[in-house]
Amino acid sequence: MITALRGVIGKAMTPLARALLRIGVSPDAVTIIGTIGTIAAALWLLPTGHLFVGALVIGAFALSDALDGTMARLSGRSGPWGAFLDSTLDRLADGAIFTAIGVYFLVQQEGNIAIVGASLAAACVVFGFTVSYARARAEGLGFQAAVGIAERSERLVISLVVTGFVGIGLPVSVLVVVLGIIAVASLITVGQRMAAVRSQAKAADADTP
Ligand SMILES: CCCCCCCC/C=C\CCCCCCCC(=O)OC[C@H](COP(=O)(O)OP(=O)(O)OC[C@H]1O[C@@H](n2ccc(N)nc2=O)[C@H](O)[C@@H]1O)OC(=O)CCCCCCC/C=C\CCCCCCCC
Ligand SMILES: O=P([O-])([O-])O[C@@H]1[C@@H](O)[C@H](O)[C@@H](O)[C@H](O)[C@@H]1O
Ligand SMILES: [Mg+2]
Ligand SMILES: [Mg+2]
Repeated sequence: MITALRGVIGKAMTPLARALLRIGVSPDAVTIIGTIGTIAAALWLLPTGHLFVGALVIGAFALSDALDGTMARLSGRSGPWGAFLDSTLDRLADGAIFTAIGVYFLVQQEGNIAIVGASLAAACVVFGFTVSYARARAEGLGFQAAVGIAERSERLVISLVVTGFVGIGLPVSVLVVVLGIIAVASLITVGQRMAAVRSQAKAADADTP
């Protein structure tokens, strides 16, 4: 759904990507700085309760994940190292964002909402990582698994937009519900990826003489 915006976002990033390449910035530098910025903003701004500013700053840094690939493609430098670096650092950024949301609940909220919010944020970390792992493992085995209702863009955009709105007055219970939905949607995505790989593996078995 949101992942389908990949082409549009890539096009929107093109002028900035060209400008950065022109002044000698490499795609890897953007990947690394974007990840450090995402992690620092998440761990500093969300636990301290700056949800609106935090969502904006994290969102801006997280969008560097679309910029690095655009730069790599424009400069003809796309390759396995870049793909590995990009996906590996994405996991650190994802972990920091949902951990920071969990810490926000523990530090800034009280009672049941603190416990439930932090637990659901932890579930988003674990199930989101499993979504990404399923794709990486599938691709390592020669299958495709880039499917599902809760790919990374969906998980990040929905959680950051709702976090930002809570920062300007939306009840925090809405964020709890949305974290629950992201956790369940991530689990469903794991199932969708397992089904995709199963059918490819069966088809490959059937083709083997
Ligand atoms: C002050 C400014 C504020 C800005 C706020 C932002 C507002 C944003 C508004 C709208 C949101 C837009 C939605 C974004 C949708 C993203 C869809 C998309 O493009 O997804 C794909 C990207 C990129 O993924 P990936 O890394 O897989 O692809 P790449 O293109 O990088 O290609 C990978 C290949 O490239 C090669 N390579 C890569 C790196 C490298 N070093 N070398 C290489 O060779 C290699 O071959 C690789 O295989 O995904 C994303 O961008 C991740 C999602 C980002 C989520 C952004 C979240 C922003 C949304 C909201 C912010 C919160 C707002 C708060 C609102 C408050 C309300 C009151
Ligand atoms: O697998 P997922 O978490 O939905 O989404 C992601 C992929 O769409 C992306 O190409 C890659 O750079 C990420 O690291 C991550 O794997
Ligand atoms: Mg990227
Ligand atoms: Mg990425």
